[in-house]
Amino acid sequence: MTPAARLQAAAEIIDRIEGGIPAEKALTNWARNSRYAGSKDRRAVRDHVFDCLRMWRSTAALGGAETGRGRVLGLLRSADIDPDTMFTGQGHAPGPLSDDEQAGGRDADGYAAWDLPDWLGQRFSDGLGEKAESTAMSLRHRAEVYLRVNTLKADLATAQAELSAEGILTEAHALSPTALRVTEGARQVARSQAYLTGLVELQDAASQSVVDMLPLQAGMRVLDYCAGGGGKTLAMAARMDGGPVTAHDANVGRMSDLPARAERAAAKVDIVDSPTGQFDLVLCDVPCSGSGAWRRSPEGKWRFGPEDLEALIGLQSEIINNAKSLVSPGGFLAYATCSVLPAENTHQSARFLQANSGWEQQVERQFLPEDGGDGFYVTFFKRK
Ligand SMILES: C[S@@+](CC[C@H](N)C(=O)[O-])C[C@H]1O[C@@H](n2cnc3c(N)ncnc32)[C@H](O)[C@@H]1O
Repeated sequence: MTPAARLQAAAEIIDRIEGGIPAEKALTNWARNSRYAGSKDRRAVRDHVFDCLRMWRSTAALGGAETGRGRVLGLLRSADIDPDTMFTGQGHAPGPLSDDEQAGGRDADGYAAWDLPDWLGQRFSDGLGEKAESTAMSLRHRAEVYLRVNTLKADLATAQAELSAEGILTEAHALSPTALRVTEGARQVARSQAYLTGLVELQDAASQSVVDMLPLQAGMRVLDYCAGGGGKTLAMAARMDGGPVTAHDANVGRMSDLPARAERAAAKVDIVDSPTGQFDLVLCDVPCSGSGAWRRSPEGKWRFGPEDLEALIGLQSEIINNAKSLVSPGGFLAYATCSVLPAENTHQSARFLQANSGWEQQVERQFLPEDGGDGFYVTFFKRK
């Protein structure tokens, strides 16, 4: 496919997403019906679609229309690429620009320039103050790829050397002593020996830093109450000489890959349906808006509504209240989100402390995307 044909494909897929089809499904359907598209074409089309999702409002403003065609036109203009070089109408390229399209298009203003829906722009402004604009603006760009060096199997230098021998270049990152930022060869990671033999895991740098901040030691009884795919379970086990860490999730299916991942990482993980007894540390990495990770999942910005936020806030409170009874006296209850919204973060902590006098807050940190990793929040409380 030519670069222009890829843009036309992206425009058609965006129209389907606009019509309500989830982005991943729209991309899969297109790939299935476009056997002529090779892997490079599929990647390029996907990148165009995700770039437009990250900059949904500003590309529409620059392109002069809330359509796939308008948004890819806006995308070109935002990158200072002359649209006439792509909108040629030749082969499978988009048709030439009309006079209106040539003359149309403007810079976005207000929260459209932040590429947020108005209600979220207001939440960012109210909750993040002077950091609101820079946080919103950093969510308009692609995320970096980070690896966590599995210290059960390798140190940083060894992992870097093994990766480099496979064409994957990395550099250490300030957010965590185990974090490597991939500077070249990111697409090869999942097929590399370093990954397949458990030397490294794919994990955001701020997510690693969240685990670094927890008061973990080998021999502690630790429960990951919302383990999901187990990214933090494995990172916690690595900090505890291999574990064991107990893993639980209300949706057991989310943990289906965890036994194989744990084996690869040389970590001990006990998966339980319903945790009982007492633990020295319980981590609640709760379901959230995902607003800190909207660079990776930009569709969330546009599909997420105020009623979803209210429902999540209720669920987060319920989870932390259920989990607290599993913490032994003197133990720790940790709470984390990948959100930048105070309603899911500091407000939840304050509410917990107000309702539970037997707990003392020890640490609290909000990571923002401009720190390099995803936006994350972490706090923990010690049971008096
Ligand atoms: C943010 S994800 C966890 C990500 C995971 N900790 C990681 O680092 O890969 C939140 C998880 O909470 C789970 N969850 C939702 N409701 C829950 C509940 N009431 N109790 C426990 N887990 C729940 C979801 O199934 C989801 O897997």
